[in-house]
Amino acid sequence: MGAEELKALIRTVPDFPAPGIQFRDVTTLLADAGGLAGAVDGLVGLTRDLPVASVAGIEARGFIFGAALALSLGVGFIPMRKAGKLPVETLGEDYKLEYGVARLEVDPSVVVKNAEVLIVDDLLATGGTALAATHLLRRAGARVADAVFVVDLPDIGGSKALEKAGVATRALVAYGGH
Ligand SMILES: O=P(O)(O)OC[C@H]1O[C@H](OP(=O)(O)OP(=O)(O)O)[C@H](O)[C@@H]1O
Ligand SMILES: Nc1ncnc2[nH]cnc12
Repeated sequence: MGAEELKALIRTVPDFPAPGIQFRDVTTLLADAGGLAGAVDGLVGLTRDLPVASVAGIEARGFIFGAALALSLGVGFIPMRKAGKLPVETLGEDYKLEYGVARLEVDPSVVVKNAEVLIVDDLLATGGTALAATHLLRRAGARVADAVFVVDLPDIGGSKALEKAGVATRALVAYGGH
């Protein structure tokens, strides 16, 4: 499925969750059988030649695409959770995103040392979320060199910030502007 077809299935909601934010909402893409399959196939196409030992998906929307991608690539899935959800000792990092602050946590015992972990999320804006995931996975001993997204908002700068941190990004669709 091409970028324009995917974009036609992604809803844009102005001023959510804060004034000035153009919220790119994948709810409508997920609810469409062809759109869901097309997005997952697209993510597989972007990543099938990468060395991937595990996929790490970011709560909550990254869980949907990340778990589907992990199944297609034949690897396990590491949940990067929002604060306070994991019942064990975690590694955690606070971060800023386009419209707020949050905290991600990971169970380091499920991260294989020196193995390549691919980060997956629905959307890349400032990169704050994906950078926090990168730091946590590296602190747990993984190698992180690649991240993949359904949507990139390149003018907000996340892809550049990740590149500086040694993480190459790929995405199925991009929206210009803020
Ligand atoms: O590049 P950034 O500026 O960090 O923004 C991207 C993040 O923002 C959204 O998540 P959100 O925290 O809204 O959580 P959700 O998936 O639970 O809705 C999105 O799913 C990414 O995880
Ligand atoms: N503009 C946006 N739309 C949807 N999710 C986002 N996460 C961060 N910025 C976003």
